[in-house]
Amino acid sequence: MLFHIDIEKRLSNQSRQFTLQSRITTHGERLALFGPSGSGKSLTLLALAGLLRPDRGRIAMGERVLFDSEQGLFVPPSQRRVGFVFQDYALFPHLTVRQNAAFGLRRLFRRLTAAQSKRVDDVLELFGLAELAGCLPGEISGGQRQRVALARAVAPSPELLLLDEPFSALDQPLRVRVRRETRRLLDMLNIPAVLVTHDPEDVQALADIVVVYREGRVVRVAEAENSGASGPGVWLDSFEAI
Ligand SMILES: Nc1ncnc2c1ncn2[C@@H]1O[C@H](COP(=O)(O)OP(=O)(O)OP(=O)(O)O)[C@@H](O)[C@H]1O
Repeated sequence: MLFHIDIEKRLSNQSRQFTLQSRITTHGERLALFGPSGSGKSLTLLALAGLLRPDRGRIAMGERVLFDSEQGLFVPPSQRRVGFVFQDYALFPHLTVRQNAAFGLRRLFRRLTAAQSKRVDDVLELFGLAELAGCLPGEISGGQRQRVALARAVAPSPELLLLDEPFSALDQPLRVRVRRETRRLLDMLNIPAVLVTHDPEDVQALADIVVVYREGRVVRVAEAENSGASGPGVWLDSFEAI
């Protein structure tokens, strides 16, 4: 898919000003937005989801234009068909695994249709969560919670998956396992994804394109070389050299 992102957003709070200038034009199926804390990765993800409206620019995914300031076009978040996995998973603690997974399919005060209900069951099965369907998030492990967050994001069949630091809540051994598992699930689902991370291992394991951020700007777009022994290669060197 062709990602075309060319946006600008000025933000200010009491202490400082920040300008995001995100420019990416690339073919790819899985993009990793990589860079240090505060460099603009998450803001870019929010703009893709429609949760942050840029001051100017354009966002297009393949044929779909999601934002174009010149044409006054802004597709609202609810119509973007985007699944979002947040850093801390943001699961609803009082809802079961199944209710969490079904959340994006529900309409206010309406029951799930038979087809929606089957979709939830299929997704739970696919993610190895069927046996935990009746548990609350507080009763399952961190890795399982990550899977529930992923299941909730993909249940409504999104056209794009956004993942913000999806493993940062996990300790190191679990992170390695869950990363591998996520890779397998993404391969199976075949949905384009954009991942925010500051861990080079995430880039290598999950992305085909890496977008390197620095102080609100994109400083490099490169192939992630996730295909084996070649290592992180030129993009990591370029990042460390800056
Ligand atoms: N509403 C706001 N007003 C002012 N500045 C903001 C606002 N929201 C975010 N920022 C600033 O924008 C910068 C980029 O934030 P962003 O969340 O995109 O960083 P990031 O690269 O995702 O970092 P991290 O890896 O820590 O999540 C930060 O310096 C942040 O302080």
